[in-house]
Amino acid sequence: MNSVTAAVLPPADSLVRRLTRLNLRLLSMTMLLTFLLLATATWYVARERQLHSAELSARLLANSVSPMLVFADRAAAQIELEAFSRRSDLLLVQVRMPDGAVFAQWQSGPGTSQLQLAAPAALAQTGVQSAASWSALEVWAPIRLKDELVGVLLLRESLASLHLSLLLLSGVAITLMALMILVAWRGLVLVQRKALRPLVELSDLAEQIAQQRDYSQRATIYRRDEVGRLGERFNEMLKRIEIWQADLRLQLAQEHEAGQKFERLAHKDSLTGLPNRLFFQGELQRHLALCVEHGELMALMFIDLDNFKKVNDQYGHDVGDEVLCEVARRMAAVVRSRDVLCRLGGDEFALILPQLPDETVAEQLALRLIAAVRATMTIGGAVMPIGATVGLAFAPLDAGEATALLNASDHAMYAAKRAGKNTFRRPQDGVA
Ligand SMILES: Nc1nc2c(ncn2[C@@H]2O[C@H](COP(=O)(O)OP(=O)(O)OP(=O)(O)O)[C@@H](O)[C@H]2O)c(=O)[nH]1
Repeated sequence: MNSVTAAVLPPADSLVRRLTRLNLRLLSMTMLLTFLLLATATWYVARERQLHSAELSARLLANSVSPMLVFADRAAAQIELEAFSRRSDLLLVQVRMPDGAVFAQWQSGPGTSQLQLAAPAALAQTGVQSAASWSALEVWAPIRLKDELVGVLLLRESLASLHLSLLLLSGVAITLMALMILVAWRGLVLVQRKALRPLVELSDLAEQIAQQRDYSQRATIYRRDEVGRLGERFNEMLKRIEIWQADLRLQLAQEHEAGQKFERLAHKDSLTGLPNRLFFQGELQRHLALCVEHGELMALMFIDLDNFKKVNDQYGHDVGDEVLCEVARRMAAVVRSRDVLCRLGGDEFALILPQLPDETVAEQLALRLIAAVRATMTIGGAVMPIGATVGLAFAPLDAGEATALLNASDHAMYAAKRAGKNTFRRPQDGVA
């Protein structure tokens, strides 16, 4: 049993990469949202603090300039405003008389604010009033002397410094976020590769098995979690497939063996054990083809037993069978190892003699065969009156084709019968 434990390199579109991408996207969005919320809150709080500070300054300045307003000392008021203008982000500071006329003012540049320039109507009753926009804030403070309204102070401040600080802070935060995402990316790849390793291995193993068709492999189980259980089920499935495969192989082998056995039986004569007529026909075709191909001489003997019917009639069928077996043994002992001896049926036999150096070899073999069959055969105490008559035909001399060669040897055998049995004849002998 093999198991896959080797480190697996993730493919281009791997689960690890996809999960890392998704996690990073989620992390980036969360960080960005958090940053935006924090930046908005910080901006709002900082603006409120600046507004509060501006209100406080406006009150103090209103107190300082009230005597100057009462005594119409514009120069002193101007100096006071100049001194106050050192406050950063100040855009405009104005001292107005109750009728709205400007008594003294300091302005950092041309007025750009869209904020109101007319004093709020109920300023005398409400005290300090303020307003803020995206870029600036404005504070109105009543100037009193012993509870009598003698003027109004307007103070306008820019939010540029606040925005600049916020911009710097954002820059630092975004840089830090980018660094954190980079670190998180490396970390996520490592963690997810480790966490998904069993799943990735399982996928690789399935791929390997699909390619190699080797069901003996098994997945390594690391933990008993969902993936571990998946691996266990996968292993069980592999085990079952392996068993089915082994059963199938066994069945195929048995069927193959049975087929071969059947084929052997189909080609064998059950009584004598010699090849039968079916086998003979195939072999004759094959040897004739070889004979033509190599330009060799071959012969076919058609052998018919003499007086076999008499044996059957006189001693019974079983004795006849014994005679057939003994004849088969005797003839098999005489023929050459490359010759093919077959029983065609009844008391008929055929002998294929391939690769003959000359015709004499076959003729001598026919005589030896006849002599072997004719030799005294005693069965059950009785001498069998058995003999053999042979028809001998040559290829390509007498015929070059199977049926013609068989007919030629058959006719020659009948010629030998007519000539008195226990002998052989060739086709031309029959014609004569
Ligand atoms: N015992 C036995 N007899 C068989 C078998 N097959 C056929 N026979 C018999 O074999 C005999 C063959 O007859 P023939 O060849 O005409 O008789 P024969 O006496 O040999 O005649 P000749 O060839 O002229 O000598 C028949 O009696 C068949 O019944 C078999 O398998 N076993």
